[in-house]
Order: sequence, then structure tokens, then C-alpha cells
Amino acid sequence: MDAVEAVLCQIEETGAQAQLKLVAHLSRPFPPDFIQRVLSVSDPRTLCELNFELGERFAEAALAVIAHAGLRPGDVDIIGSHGQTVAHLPSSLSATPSTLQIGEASVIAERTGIPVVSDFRTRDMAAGGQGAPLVPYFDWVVFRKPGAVRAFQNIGGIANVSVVGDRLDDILAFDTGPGNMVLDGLARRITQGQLQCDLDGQLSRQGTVIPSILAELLTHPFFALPPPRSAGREGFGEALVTWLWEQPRNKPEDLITTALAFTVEATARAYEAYVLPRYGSLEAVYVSGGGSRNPTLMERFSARLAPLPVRTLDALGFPEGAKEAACFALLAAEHLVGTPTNVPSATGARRRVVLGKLTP
Ligand SMILES: Nc1ncnc2c1ncn2[C@@H]1O[C@H](COP(=O)(O)OP(=O)(O)OP(=O)(O)O)[C@@H](O)[C@H]1O
Ligand SMILES: CC(=O)N[C@H]1[C@@H]2OC[C@@H](O2)[C@@H](O)[C@@H]1O[C@H](C)C(=O)O
Repeated sequence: MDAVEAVLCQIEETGAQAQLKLVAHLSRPFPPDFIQRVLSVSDPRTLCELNFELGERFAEAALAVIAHAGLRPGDVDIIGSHGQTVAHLPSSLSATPSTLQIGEASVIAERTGIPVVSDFRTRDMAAGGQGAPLVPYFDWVVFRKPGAVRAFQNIGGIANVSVVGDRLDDILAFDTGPGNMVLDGLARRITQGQLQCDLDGQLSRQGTVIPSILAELLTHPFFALPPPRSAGREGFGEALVTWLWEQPRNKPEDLITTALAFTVEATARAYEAYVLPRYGSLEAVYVSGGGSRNPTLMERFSARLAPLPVRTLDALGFPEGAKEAACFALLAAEHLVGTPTNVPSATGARRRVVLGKLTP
């Protein structure tokens, strides 16, 4: 931990015949404050174990879906694994833009015998981008319709939109803001852990919106950022849920109804600010992600965007819940042939780059 040793070697031949010549060597010390920061990472053991545990879970899921299709691992060329985002810090949140997805690809490759492409976001970020959203390339390849402009709205933990016309370099895509993250946190608190989310919209349907809290939520600094922009748990996670929960004298059902209105309003305002001024009108908005399974959310989002048609992605014959995983299957396949799959107009990267890392 004191320094980084850098060597340049010339290596001829391979295996037992390999011959290594040391060409140069430098030792570059770390500054003391950097060493202190590395030493102070608060819970490296949990992070280390979770990386491998997630790898096991992802491997089991991959083997299960292959079996479900009536295939064997040997029939599959490549696995694309997005991983679990544990931190996402674009330039708006950190002087060291960075992002971390875990779920060890070596474990997946070892358990399945299939090569894995993983860690898709880092190269885009290294090229000056946000590292997100990455789904626009997939939306354009799979769902574009000649002559039409379609919006693809994901409502996951975070919500993001891709607006797709004929040309890849003309895509507008960005994170609109909160999806289900705030709702999930409140649902857990309201039901003392009985429900992990606002299941089927049953909690948010019972309350009324608290206008003063909604107005305060909409002053969140994320909304002042123009696209390209991306969000995460850092802005819309537990800290925000705690703030909401601690607002005095409110009924729990009114708080969750207000949180749902927050997602609806933040998303609709993103269309009004950036999408509609640029495109005029859209063929339709196709919604995917868990939020599309919340009827209260879908009703209020459709009503807010009317007369724009709002449908679930299933209307195009593609199951909405499968979209993000399918996206990373496509990005993994394109990694193998060297196709750049980030969309600089969406992420803000300086250039198009090949995404992902290959674990053979
Ligand atoms: N039946 C349902 N009723 C209400 N909410 C639901 C329902 N099913 C799923 N959800 C919500 O959807 C969320 C998961 O959505 P999804 O799987 O699209 O997100 P993710 O992919 O994990 O997040 P992200 O898209 O931000 O990466 C759950 O946390 C939950 O809040
Ligand atoms: C850092 C990260 O994991 N971001 C996710 C998250 O979930 C939705 C939204 O925020 C989006 O930007 C992204 O996922 C999709 C798949 C994307 O990159 O397009």
C-alpha cells in the first residue's frame, strides 16, 4: 500500500519457454493522505464477500435460464452480466467520476463454463461519460421504427428514458430521476418490512399528495442538471427516504402517495423540458421496469402525459421485465466483435467505445 511498482517487460515465447527481460522499473509512492483513504474503506470485507456471493447468484440464474430454454451451457457463446451497482458517482457528484458494479465474472465463468462480459459502464466513464444510460443502443437496435420517434421509459430503482428515431447519433437519452427507490424505502418502513415495495400500488392508492412536500422534493439539485445526466442511490436512496419519513405530522399513506407523485412529476417534467421541445410529438411512450407493474403509478403517469399514448413495452411484443438483461446480452455479443455500444449523445462520452471486459 505504500507505492505502485511499474515495470515494462519484454516477453518472448510462452509457457516454460517464456523469456522475460526487464526493460524498465519505476516505484511511484502514494501520498500519505491517499494511503489513509485506502486504509479507511469502511467495510471492505462485506464488499469482498458480496462480490463473490452475487457472482454465485448470477451464475445460478444463468444456468437456470439456459435449462429453461432446453439448452445446455455448451450451446451458449457468451454471458453479459451487468452486475449490481453499489455506487454511481458521475461528475456531478464526485471530483473522481466513478461507478462500481459487483458480481464477480470469474465466478460466473467458472460455474457455467461460458465466457462472460461484465463491467460495461467503466469504459464510457473513462472516456468522459456518465457510464449511463447504456440501454439506448439496445432500444435503437431492437425497437426503432422507420420514420417514427418512440420513447422508451424505464421505471426501475431509477427512471430513465431513451428517445429513439432513425439515427443512432441523434438519440436523446438520460436518467429522468427517481423510479421506485423512494417508494420501496417507504413501503418497507410503513409495513415494517412486510412489503419490499408498493406492491400493485396498494399503499400509494390510499393516500393524498402533500403539495408542500412534493414541491420540496422537486427542488432536488438533480433536476437542475441538463442531459447528459445519470442518477443513483446516492441522490434518491435511503437519505431521501429518511428525510421524508421524518417530516412531522403526516400520515404514512400520504407520504408514499407523495413519493409516487414525485416519480410521476419528475418524469413528466423531463419530457416537457427536454423531449417534447426537441421532437414535438412522439408515436408513444413504451414503459418497462418494475414501475410498469404498479397500476397506481401507470394510471397517474398516463394521465399526466395525456394525450401522449403511454403503453407497456409488451405492446411491442417484448416482455418489459426482460429488457435490461437482454440489453446486456446484446452489448456482450457486440463486445466480442469490437462494436462500440455507448451512445455519446446519451452518456456524454467524448467518443464511442467498446464496452465491457471479457473473462474467458
Ligand atoms: N407488482 C409491483 N407493484 C409495485 N411495484 C413493483 C411491482 N413489481 C416490481 N415493482 C417495483 O419495481 C422495482 C424493480 O424494478 P426493476 O427490476 O425494473 O429495477 P432494477 O432493474 O432493479 O433497477 P434499475 O432499472 O434502476 O437498474 C421494485 O423495486 C419495485 O419497487
Ligand atoms: C449506474 C446504474 O446502474 N444505472 C442504472 C440505473 O437504473 C436505471 C438507470 O439508473 C440507468 O441509468 C441504469 O441502467 C440502465 C440499464 C442503463 O444503463 O441504461
